[in-house]
Amino acid sequence: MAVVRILFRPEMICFVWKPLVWQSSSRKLHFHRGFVHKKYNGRSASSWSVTDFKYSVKFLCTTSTQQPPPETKERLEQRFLELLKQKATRKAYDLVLNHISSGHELEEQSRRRFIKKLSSAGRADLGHALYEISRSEKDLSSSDSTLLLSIWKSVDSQKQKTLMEKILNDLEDWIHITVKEKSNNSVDNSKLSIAVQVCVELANYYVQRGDLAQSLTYVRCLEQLKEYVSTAVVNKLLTVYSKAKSLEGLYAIIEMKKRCSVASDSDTNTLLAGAFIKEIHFVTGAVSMETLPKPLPEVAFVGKSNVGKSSLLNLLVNNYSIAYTSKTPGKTQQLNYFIVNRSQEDKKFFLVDLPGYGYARVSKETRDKWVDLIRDYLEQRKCLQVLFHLIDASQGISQEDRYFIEFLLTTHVLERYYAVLTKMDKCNKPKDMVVQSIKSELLTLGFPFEVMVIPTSFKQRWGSEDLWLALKPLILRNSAI
Ligand SMILES: Nc1nc2c(ncn2[C@@H]2O[C@H](COP(=O)(O)OP(=O)(O)OP(=O)(O)O)[C@@H](O)[C@H]2O)c(=O)[nH]1
Ligand SMILES: [Mg+2]
Repeated sequence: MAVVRILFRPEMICFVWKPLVWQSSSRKLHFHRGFVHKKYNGRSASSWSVTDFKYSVKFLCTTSTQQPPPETKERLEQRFLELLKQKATRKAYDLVLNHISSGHELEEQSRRRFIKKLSSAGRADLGHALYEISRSEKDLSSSDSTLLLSIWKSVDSQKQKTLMEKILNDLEDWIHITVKEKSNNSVDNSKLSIAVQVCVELANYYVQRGDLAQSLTYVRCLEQLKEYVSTAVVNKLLTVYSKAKSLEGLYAIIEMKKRCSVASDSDTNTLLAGAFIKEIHFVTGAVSMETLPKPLPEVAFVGKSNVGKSSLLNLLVNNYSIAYTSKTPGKTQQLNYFIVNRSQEDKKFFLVDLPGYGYARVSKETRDKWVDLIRDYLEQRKCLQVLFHLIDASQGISQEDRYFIEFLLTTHVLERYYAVLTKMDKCNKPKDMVVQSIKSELLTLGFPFEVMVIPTSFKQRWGSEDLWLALKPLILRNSAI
């Protein structure tokens, strides 16, 4: 190995052509591409050995002891922008470096602007080199991470792998320190909201490379930063895992969202439906047990007439014309079967929209026929995996609901039972209070365990994520990630 001794005199600067490790008897220094000024290591005269000579120093020069007058901030920025406009990115970078290496201060605002502009001009390497040269020690853990994040976003992952890994290491170290500081309550808010953005980036980076486990470590970090996780962050992550076709990742986000108590919006609903459902089609309207289709894993929506069964099915699949809804009770008159993902053998399943029990604008004879059919269906349909029993939140558990629950308690479908509250938008009590009171009422009605109660609003388009959680075993049954 070639070893070259270089004497670092006070007035000397050099230009490092490629990243470089310089080693003295006591210290190892990593130099990044660019100018190395005598101030770089805070020592004015030292002797260093170049241990890895293949990444060499391109030239050494001696600065004039007579410093040129500093550029004004405006003039420097103007010249920088002109060079960028002429696509002379390298020259623009050298201009700033010359300014720094002549010992002149670079204003923080200009520094940030230069770094961002270089990165967005396709030279994330130059942006990063400038970042490295111009940062101070304390910036390692300060909001400079925003800058690092913006450089990271401009890196060409194909062509600049080494740079990507370098920034990745810095961001990972930074996030672990920040999360630790958070648990010790010694960190400011702005830093935590940047930490959330960094976690999203890192989760995205790893899942795209097929490393789900590593990706999910950053989702878990988010749980530590829960006050800063917004609906937009959750939606971004849903998009990330949906693109990566990672069903487990999607469930990890839904669970994280729940633990962080983040609200949903209509985008959350759309993203979930898009991620879990590739296609949906109407199959048949069955009027008797004999006319039911060949078994597949099945999810049924049951409840009294007009409670919102067909609407909830539409909300779940984010398709507002697939199941017919009406203001008039008694709209759904058959067991309407919809097949989801029919061309994917291991992912297909049925959604079944049942006729309502209780009051409906049809004859008593027809109503009795429906009740018999619903009873037979629940008692006999072995492939039924999830039963959503809908209860109108604005009315609470009605007499018809009680009769239905009495019947249910005699069947074997209890362990597949979920109570779903519809029309929560019409309810003026707090969500948690309504959920809790329905849970207690179901226990008094004879349920042998605490039932999961899912609040929803079709009108406001929210609540589907808890339905998807209930469907998790069905969705993940054979899922290849
Ligand atoms: N405000 C409000 N209205 C809802 C909600 N869900 C459903 N509705 C309305 O309630 C009415 C009945 O909805 P459907 O989905 O047809 O009810 P269903 O249970 O399928 O009714 P049947 O098929 O007749 O048994 C429609 O006018 C819906 O727009 C909700 O969450 N909030
Ligand atoms: Mg209906």
